[in-house]
Amino acid sequence: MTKHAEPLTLMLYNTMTKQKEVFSPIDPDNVRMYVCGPTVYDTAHIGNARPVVVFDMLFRLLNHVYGKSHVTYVRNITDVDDKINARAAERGISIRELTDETTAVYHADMDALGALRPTIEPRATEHIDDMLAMIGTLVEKGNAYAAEGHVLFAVDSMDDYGKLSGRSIDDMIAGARVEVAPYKRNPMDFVLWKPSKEGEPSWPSPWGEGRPGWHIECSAMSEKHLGETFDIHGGGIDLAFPHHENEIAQSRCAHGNKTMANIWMHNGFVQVEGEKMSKSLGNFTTVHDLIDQWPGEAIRLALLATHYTKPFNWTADGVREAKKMLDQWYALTADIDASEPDAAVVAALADDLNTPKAFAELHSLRTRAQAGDKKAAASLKASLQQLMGVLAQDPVEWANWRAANAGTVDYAAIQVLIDERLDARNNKDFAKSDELRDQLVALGVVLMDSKDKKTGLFTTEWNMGK
Ligand SMILES: Nc1ncnc2c1ncn2[C@@H]1O[C@H](COP(=O)(O)OP(=O)(O)OP(=O)(O)O)[C@@H](O)[C@H]1O
Ligand SMILES: [Zn+2]
Repeated sequence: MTKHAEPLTLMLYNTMTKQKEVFSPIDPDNVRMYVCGPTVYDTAHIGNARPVVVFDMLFRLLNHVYGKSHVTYVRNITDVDDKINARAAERGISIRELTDETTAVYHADMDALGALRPTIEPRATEHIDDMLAMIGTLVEKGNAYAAEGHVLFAVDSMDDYGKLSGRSIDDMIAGARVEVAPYKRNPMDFVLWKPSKEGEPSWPSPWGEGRPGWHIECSAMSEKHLGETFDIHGGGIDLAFPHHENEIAQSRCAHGNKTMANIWMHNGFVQVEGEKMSKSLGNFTTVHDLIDQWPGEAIRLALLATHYTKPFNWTADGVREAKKMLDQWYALTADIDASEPDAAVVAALADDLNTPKAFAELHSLRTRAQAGDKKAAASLKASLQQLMGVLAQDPVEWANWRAANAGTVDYAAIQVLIDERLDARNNKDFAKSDELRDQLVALGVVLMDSKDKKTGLFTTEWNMGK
């Protein structure tokens, strides 16, 4: 048991009740969170990365408060979808090849942003039986009906359908682009199961060969891995309606209970010139391209600079600013051992993940560290690790990256490497000092070493060798 000593009140904004609430887990020994994962047909854009980074921060905070072994984070992979079928056909590869390749790139990209892998990452196609069982229960209970090879959820069978988005069924019909189909009893009824077209993946079912609808995936997989009622359900705000509304309808009706998840959390959009970044609009920047140009942690910081519920515009200036901040923080903490995250930083995060406030606290720690306060520097480093993850523990790697990518000579970055090497030499860690020397030489740095006669310590002068 590595639980946090002092109790920390965690406040989270709940889309369901439209207010901030005290987070009180059903079982503090197993805090359970489900976040809707990617549909794996194409590389993730920076908008898709926002929920990953935001809920990673929450995952880290929950780990900090309840202990690592007491938090279960499930994020699914949607590997059955029309867009997947179309893309695989277009590229002339199998669906499994496409989904495996996309998942591997997704993992690498999200790792580069410092996001921890979820505890469990279920694939939809590996849970077809669970979905069929749930659909069967819904049909039995009168919440779903079969029609022309489809199984549909009957929204009229549920008293409070629409509670999450706060809309009545009539409002929804008026506002939504619903697929009108002759076999639907109510235009808002949605698909749980449907026939597959020629060449598409299909599975046998009591209602004919076919495949599941999107919403039933998350209901089945969350039940399987987290139980009928769990603590937190998250995703982008575009998922609140209809996806999450429909997840709630399916799960609650199948389980005959009042609550699927206690807290529903949604991140705002990453936008480009006021519009949602999306694959269909073509206004996107992929994480894969960005990590060629910027260190992952600068991208992560740029994403976290705005409170997660707010929309924000993605700009190169934002990442540039983030990188500058990290430069300063890393330079100050390079030689310092991390202590405990600063209480004010943790308190800001515990207040509905108030990252702008947390960053303001980091700035004030920086000011104190610059004035020579070693305790502030140690706490700054630990706070950065809490926010940024493992990447932030490696200023050498950071300095290397900066030096290699600066285009012009980045003297501050080289100085960090020089200082690391001197430390290594003076501590007789010659393997490390030789490695750093090789890196510096590769960057075109000329080193002139000498020994201070008084102190017996190595010193170095250097230039770019012209
Ligand atoms: N512009 C955006 N800003 C923030 N979150 C987003 C944005 N676009 C998608 N998301 C979120 O990304 C996650 C992964 O979704 P998914 O892989 O299904 O992408 P998508 O919705 O198909 O993307 P797109 O809208 O570009 O097609 C979801 O939680 C979704 O809400
Ligand atoms: Zn989902």
